[in-house]
Amino acid sequence: QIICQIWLTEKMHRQFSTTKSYLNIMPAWVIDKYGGNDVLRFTKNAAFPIINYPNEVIVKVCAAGLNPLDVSMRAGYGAATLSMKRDPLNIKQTGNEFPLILGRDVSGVIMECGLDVKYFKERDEVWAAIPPWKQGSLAEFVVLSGNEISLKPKSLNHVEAASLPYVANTAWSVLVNTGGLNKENCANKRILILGGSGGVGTFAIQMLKAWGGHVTVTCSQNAEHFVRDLGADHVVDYTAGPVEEPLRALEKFDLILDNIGGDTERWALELLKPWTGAKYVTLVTPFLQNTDRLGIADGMMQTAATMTTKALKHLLKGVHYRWGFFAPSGPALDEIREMVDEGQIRPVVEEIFSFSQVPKAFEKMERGHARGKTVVQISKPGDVS
Ligand SMILES: NC(=O)C1=CN([C@@H]2O[C@H](COP(=O)(O)OP(=O)(O)OC[C@H]3O[C@@H](n4cnc5c(N)ncnc54)[C@H](OP(=O)(O)O)[C@@H]3O)[C@@H](O)[C@H]2O)C=CC1
Repeated sequence: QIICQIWLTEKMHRQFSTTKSYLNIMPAWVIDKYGGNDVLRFTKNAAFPIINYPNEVIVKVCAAGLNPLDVSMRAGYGAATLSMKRDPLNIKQTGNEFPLILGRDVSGVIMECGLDVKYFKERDEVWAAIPPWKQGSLAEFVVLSGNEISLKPKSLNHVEAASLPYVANTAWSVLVNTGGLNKENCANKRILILGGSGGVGTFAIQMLKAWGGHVTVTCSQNAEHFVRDLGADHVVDYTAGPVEEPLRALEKFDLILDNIGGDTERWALELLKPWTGAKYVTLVTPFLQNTDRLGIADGMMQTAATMTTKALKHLLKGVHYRWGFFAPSGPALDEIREMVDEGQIRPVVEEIFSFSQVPKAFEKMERGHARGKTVVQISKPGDVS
């Protein structure tokens, strides 16, 4: 069976890849079970990624950005859905996701292209956000599809570039695809970002300001200068008392982006302008918890029922209630690259770790209160052979 598998793997590689030779193993941080930081394991023998489809590329990772999702995934969040995505027929049964490589952001250099890859070539410097069901970027190489990658902004180095794709694709998905905002219609719209000092918030503030929106942000008092510096027009300190009180005193909003969840839904929707098409989009949804708890089928049914009930309830009050999700997209990153290279959006890197310090990077992430992104430097572009 093993010989057969190796033969098939080699055959697929030859069929879909433009190059003839590849390595078998690579260094990576993996987990073999879910848990705390102690489950992170460094290995020099992780399986080298393989081009399985002709539209895929292999990227040598120069830098990998971390997100709260990595900490949650390390502990098993989303395991049911994500392992099903990796193995739809569940051939290998539960646990097929191990050894699992975390890390959703990558900036690096293309080493190999599948035969159908048209817009990229070997040695192109690219950035991308990696879907959670794929192996991540805390490794020397990662495989991605051509529609998930984009040419890296010229004005950024790899560490800076690796701080953006996941939060950029998330903010784009929730504000543009779900929220309906874009550079043509955003001018003078009033937007409230609940939780503006973290990764998604710091990106969303800059994008909305570049499009002429008026942005109000909630964050702790010691982040006020930080978010104002990124362009926030109005800042409300959520640690100074019930945050809804100062917010109620403000003019109502066209869109609210909720990065916090919890009880915000009890009071935040009343801050929207009713009967004007105003939207509340929350990134904190029970979708993956439901599938982890109830299994895929029941979890999805429960999720659909909850979402429909809430959407209808708020629609009757004249506002739109939506759930927002990260969506990997190379074309969205192409548009964001232009904004970055024009100086409208800058990366906010809070701390850089070396490849040997990955557990330390996770500890930092777990402390929360982010003021930008945590990035792991994996290799230098000059290391590409
Ligand atoms: N559904 C999806 O597909 C996705 C969901 N997410 C979720 O979105 C959320 C935001 O992600 P991200 O920006 O990367 O997270 P971060 O951890 O980078 O940022 C969260 C920020 O919120 C601030 N904060 C915490 N509590 C409050 C509060 N009550 N009011 C206002 N601010 C608060 C924290 O700073 P401080 O308290 O110091 O001010 C912190 O800076 C996370 O919950 C994440 O899991 C993210 C991406 C995709």
